[in-house]
Amino acid sequence: MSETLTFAVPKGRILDEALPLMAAAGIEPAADFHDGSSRALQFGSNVEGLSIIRVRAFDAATFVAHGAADFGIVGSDVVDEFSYDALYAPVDLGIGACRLSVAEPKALAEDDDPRLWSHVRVATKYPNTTSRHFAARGVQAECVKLNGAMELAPALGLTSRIVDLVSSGATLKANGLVEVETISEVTSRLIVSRTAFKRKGAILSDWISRFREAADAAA
Ligand SMILES: Nc1ncnc2c1ncn2[C@@H]1O[C@H](COP(=O)(O)OP(=O)(O)OP(=O)(O)O)[C@@H](O)[C@H]1O
Ligand SMILES: O=P(O)(O)OC[C@H]1O[C@H](OP(=O)(O)OP(=O)(O)O)[C@H](O)[C@@H]1O
Repeated sequence: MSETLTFAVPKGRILDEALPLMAAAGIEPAADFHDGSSRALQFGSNVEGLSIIRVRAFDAATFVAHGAADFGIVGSDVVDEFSYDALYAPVDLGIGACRLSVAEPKALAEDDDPRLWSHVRVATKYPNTTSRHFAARGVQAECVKLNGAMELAPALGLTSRIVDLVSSGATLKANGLVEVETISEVTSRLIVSRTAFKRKGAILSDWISRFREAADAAA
């Protein structure tokens, strides 16, 4: 009997870029995956025994880290924030490119120098990555956790600064903010559960190779 596998994909903005790459690697979701009116969360695929779950980005990492899903796709922002020993990220898929940056109101940035900070208070979805980044140069970061719309925080007096993902910069601009420091460059990664790899190493190695080839071909 062939082994069963579960593949986790984030339902957000990576998905449009992930689907062609998955197809190039050999995984195509069953038709109901694309049915916007369906409330299903788990789907079949063209690969016998392989099912696909569509969940929030951070939850995809959680399912894989616990071995509830065998492998999947998430941004390196999510991998870094979790820093889970239980998953590894063997392939840079080259999709979902953006950066994690510190931003603040334009007026504040005119007279500000991040190199002089000893303490910083930010609103962010990424408290662990933010604290690690600032601690590396002796700056204490006080993080207020938000799950979205970080750009609102300075205007409403929640925090003076934010740490968030930026790609075009349009969201920052629309909210009167400017980037003052880049924390990391982000792309999406293939992630694999270490516990699943112990049990299903041969088949997962094969999928890792296929995704590596698909990413190289798309680069
Ligand atoms: N502006 C962007 N440009 C490119 N990639 C992005 C951008 N914003 C986010 N990403 C990538 O897409 C991933 C998912 O982001 P998305 O905004 O779709 O999910 P989300 O809405 O944050 O998730 P959730 O449903 O948990 O709130 C991020 O982890 C990141 O790797
Ligand atoms: O530089 P830009 O091209 O404007 O992209 C940046 C925006 O994209 C992401 O949010 P998203 O749209 O995914 O919504 P979210 O706030 O719900 O995460 C991110 O959190 C920024 O708000």
